Amino acid sequence: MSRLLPEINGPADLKDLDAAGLQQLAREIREELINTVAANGGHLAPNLGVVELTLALHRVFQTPRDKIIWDVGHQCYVHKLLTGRRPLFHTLRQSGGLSGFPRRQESAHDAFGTGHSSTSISAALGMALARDLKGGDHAVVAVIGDGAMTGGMAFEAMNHAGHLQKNLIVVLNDNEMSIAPNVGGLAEYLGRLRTDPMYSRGKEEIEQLLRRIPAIGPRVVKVVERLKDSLKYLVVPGMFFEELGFIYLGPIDGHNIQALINVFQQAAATRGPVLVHVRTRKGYGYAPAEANSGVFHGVGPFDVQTGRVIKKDGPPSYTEVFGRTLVELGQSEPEIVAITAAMPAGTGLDHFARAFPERFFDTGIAEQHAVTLGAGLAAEGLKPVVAVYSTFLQRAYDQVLHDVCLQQLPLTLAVDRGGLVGDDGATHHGVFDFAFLRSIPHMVIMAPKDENELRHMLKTALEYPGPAALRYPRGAGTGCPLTGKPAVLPFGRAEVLREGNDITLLAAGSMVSAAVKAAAVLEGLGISAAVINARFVKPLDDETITRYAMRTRRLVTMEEHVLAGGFGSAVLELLGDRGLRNIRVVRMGIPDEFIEHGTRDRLLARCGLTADAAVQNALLMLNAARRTGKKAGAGLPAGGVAGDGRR
Ligand SMILES: Cc1ncc(C[n+]2csc(CCOP(=O)(O)OP(=O)(O)O)c2C)c(N)n1
Ligand SMILES: CC(=O)[C@@H](O)[C@H](O)COP(=O)(O)O
Ligand SMILES: [Mg+2]
Repeated sequence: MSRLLPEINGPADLKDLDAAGLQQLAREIREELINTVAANGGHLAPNLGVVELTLALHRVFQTPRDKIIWDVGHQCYVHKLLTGRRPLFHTLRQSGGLSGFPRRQESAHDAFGTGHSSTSISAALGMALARDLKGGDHAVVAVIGDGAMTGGMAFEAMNHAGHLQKNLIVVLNDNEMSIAPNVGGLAEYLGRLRTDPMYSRGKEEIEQLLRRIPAIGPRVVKVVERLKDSLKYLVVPGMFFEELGFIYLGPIDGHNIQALINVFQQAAATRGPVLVHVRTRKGYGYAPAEANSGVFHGVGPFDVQTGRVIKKDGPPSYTEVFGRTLVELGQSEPEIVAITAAMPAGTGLDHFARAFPERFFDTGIAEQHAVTLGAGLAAEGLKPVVAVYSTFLQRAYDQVLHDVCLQQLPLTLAVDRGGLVGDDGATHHGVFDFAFLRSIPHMVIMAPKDENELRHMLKTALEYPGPAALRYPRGAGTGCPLTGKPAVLPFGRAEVLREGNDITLLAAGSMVSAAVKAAAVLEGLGISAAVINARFVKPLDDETITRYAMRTRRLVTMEEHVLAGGFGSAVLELLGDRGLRNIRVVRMGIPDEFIEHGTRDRLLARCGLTADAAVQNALLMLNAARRTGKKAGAGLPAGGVAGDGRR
């Protein structure tokens, strides 16, 4: 049988496929997903679960005229395959290739860019309002997972949409999983809708059931008819959604294409907001992903035959060291409690959850709630650690400011994935946290040079009687030995790693190792470079920084963070405040633009965040000094070398 997928150049090509054709296409799509993600890594299990759902959506709705908005967007691969991007699918998440998320710049079929959770219903409602204001009549469909539905924004949008009664379709893709098993009252309610006949049977069906009960049945029906409203509370499936103002359709088998087509046609013909409840299996159609949908949620390259993930040997990640250290500290400190917003494994808190289940809290995808929950725990004398990816902490800015810092509560923020994360790209890089945290009074910010220092910073944060953040990167640590018991570091003090007289390389966190390498290269060129590990981004070590600034007169600041408002900016402010405006400073950091996806090393190189770039910047500064007759290091090579560092 000839292959169908290569013939699908856009959703219109689905129209002529019969049931068997659609089934065949679903099989081919699964093959393509598995082979591509096995090579490139990516979000496999979520996509395998929505193959039939996506086919049915594109069969019923006509994108780009109709709008489909994917929540989080990690499950948009099938949509990409059906909307003209199959020829480029092998470039998925590769530098310069297709993004792993919907992007308006990538295709007219991507109605809204996503990456962070729980935005789809708000965006869809906005589009529905715009449609009505402009006199349009197209459909607007938000596709949201049961995990994303736990996010506050989703509830806010449902509340508003139910009130406005605009034509809007929300497809709830319920696979009983967030990345980990989904948590909370809503998850339990959806579970009841799936399994409890009183919830999942229609009103008429229940009436028929009651009538069949001899003698009392018909009487009960009569009573029930009189108590119509109460009946509604007893038997209307999806009552929660109905009460919010939505018409509830479901639950539907999300792997039955025809059932899905039927329900989407029904939804399209219904006026007002509709919620279609679809049951799917995460990882459907690939046994290893079905068996372990957590691992295959977002997975690196793997072997298709065995499903074995291809792991590079290497040192433990920062995340792993953080998770294990928290358990170590938790043994002797019963006040320590840990909070995650739906990322127990991603943040390394799964270790703590296993060791101290009663002191571990998963809030669902609710970063705002997670931080304020921690504030409440801190207010009552406990030591909460909120472990969160830097990019998702952006969600909880006011909670950090208003609920934690304003009250000077002792809460530790373990800010994971600080810096460039790699393949997930612009939506996920954690490069704004120094800037948004350091402007908040009372906030302490630390960034470890390696995973060993991370352990001591965790202890330091937990002993500090106020809010403290430690920020560390994604991926493997440096492989350094983990020395001694976690101990409190001298507060607000930097670490001088290398003495020098010609120039000072002043680095934060992940950039310290590049600074050390650069200094060694400079030494070979006869240049004496001091290297300082800042340790604290706030408060800065005023004394050490000003001393080295005055000694060498030239500073290079290095950070894996945007230049605007970051560590280098803080150093400039400090020098200005101390009247040291004549110190020459080059700031190395991320330029004022969103950085695309690609490997972390490649992106770092593209942003000029390498030892080589630091060497080049140092040489440029020193050569410029020589040209202008100012004192410079002895024996400098003639001429400058162009660098990427931004001034
Ligand atoms: C604000 C925010 N917090 C956390 C995440 C990380 N995250 C991505 S997908 C996901 C689980 C989503 O579950 P669900 O919506 O049910 O989709 P599924 O993968 O099960 O299809 C989480 C927690 C995120 N993308 N955005
Ligand atoms: C879609 C999403 O937000 C997460 O799945 C994210 O991709 C996880 O990133 P890590 O791989 O860094 O845990
Ligand atoms: Mg889910």
